[in-house]
Amino acid sequence: MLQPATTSQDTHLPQLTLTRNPGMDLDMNWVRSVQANTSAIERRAATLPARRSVKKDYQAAWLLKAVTCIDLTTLSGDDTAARVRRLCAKARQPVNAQVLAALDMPGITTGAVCIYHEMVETAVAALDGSGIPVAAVSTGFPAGLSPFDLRIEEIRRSVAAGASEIDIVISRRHVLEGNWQALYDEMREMRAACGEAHVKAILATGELGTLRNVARASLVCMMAGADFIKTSTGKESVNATLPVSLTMIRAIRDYHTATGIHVGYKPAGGISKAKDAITYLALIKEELGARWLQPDLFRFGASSLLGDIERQLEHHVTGNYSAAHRHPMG
Ligand SMILES: O=C[C@H](O)COP(=O)(O)O
Repeated sequence: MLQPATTSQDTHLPQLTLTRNPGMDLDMNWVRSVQANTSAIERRAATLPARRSVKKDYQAAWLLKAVTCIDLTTLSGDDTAARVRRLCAKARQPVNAQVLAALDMPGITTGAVCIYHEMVETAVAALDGSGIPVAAVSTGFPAGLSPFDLRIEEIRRSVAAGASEIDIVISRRHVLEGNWQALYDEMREMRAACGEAHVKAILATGELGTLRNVARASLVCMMAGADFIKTSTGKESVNATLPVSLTMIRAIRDYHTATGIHVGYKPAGGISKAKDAITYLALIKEELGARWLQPDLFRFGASSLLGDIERQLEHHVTGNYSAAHRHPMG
């Protein structure tokens, strides 16, 4: 049985200072030695949703934890300033105030909002004073095939406009061609262009062919200074999956074991159900430990997950809730 992912105290934590990955030289021997046992990973991933059982009393705590880890996202061609302002209002108050009051968890927010570069100024203004970071996708998202100098310039403009987190997309071709040096150099330059901003490397795993490529790309991006590794843009035909997540999480664990550096993880794309969110949180807790269940080291990239979590929390409060269960970890 899973224990709660959170306590009332840590849900109320102020914005954590994001850790910075200084990176290291490209270690080709290490990269080449990385393997991924696809069938073992798939077998393990297949057991995850089925055997998760979260005691009802703890569900609200897990779901509130998930809310604090969402990069609330809109990345659509028809985004408008009005839509982004509504998104930011939702990030400030992600769950109905009465529900939060009933759970004694007022004041929680999402981890960040995630938007296109064009919308950064609007989001920064709408979130003023909230402490909620603005994350921009800024390198010719989602394909990442615009000229390299323009991708670097886009990062610089997003940072200048107030984005404190930059989600970059890697060049998939470097992975598919096994050109790890080119991937490392690209990531390194993007990292430098981010300055003080936190950088998440989107691998677009659905386009990388094999889990071994996913593992190697994860490692190279971390060596080059990625603060987070992120599965997908949400625009590939296959986005976040549990086998890919296991592969990336284990790469994070190996990197931490070897260097002592904490790199964050962001599954993104197609995560829209509360029960899936709990599966991901449980996976992180099992494979990386509770330290990675804070928003400085874990985010969901999701545009519609919050709606389902809200529905489940309302149901919890109106349907099953009893005073005896108000503080599952209190
Ligand atoms: O980075 C976030 C993803 O684009 C969101 O994908 P989604 O709309 O499938 O939740």
